[in-house]
Amino acid sequence: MHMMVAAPEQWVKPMAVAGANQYTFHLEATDNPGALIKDIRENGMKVGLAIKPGTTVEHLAPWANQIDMALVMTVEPGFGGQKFMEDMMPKVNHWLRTQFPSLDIEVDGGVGPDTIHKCAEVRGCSRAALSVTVLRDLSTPRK
Ligand SMILES: O=C(CO)[C@@H](O)[C@H](O)COP(=O)(O)O
Repeated sequence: MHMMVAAPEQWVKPMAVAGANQYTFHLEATDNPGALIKDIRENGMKVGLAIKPGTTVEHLAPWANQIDMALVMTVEPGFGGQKFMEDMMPKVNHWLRTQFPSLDIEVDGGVGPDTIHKCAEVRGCSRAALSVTVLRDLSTPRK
């Protein structure tokens, strides 16, 4: 589950009870990432940590050895259909991939037929795959 929410602490237990096996929260949404990571683990879920485009990857680094997945936002959180921010890719291949080669990395936002190759190209030489999430609001018809 990618929880793009304020106060992510309050949804850990409900998501675990609902059957989620991974809980991804936004670094910017909590004052205590360490406590939240611990709580997610204690509730039996893997941990994903997301950062917004304006958040440098150095802010994520202190937590990288405690999480299962890093999610680099390639649009501003808020709505679908935004332009893929290619300038976020160095966070993936020049930084996270080299510093934490076994970390699962996802990107979110603006990924589609015209941009997915840009994600694939930054796989680098590590043993971990770059995961690409293409999230769609199914209630909103798209052209
Ligand atoms: O929620 C967000 C951004 O706020 C993303 O998860 C979008 O939903 C991605 O949508 P597309 O860019 O793929 O249309």
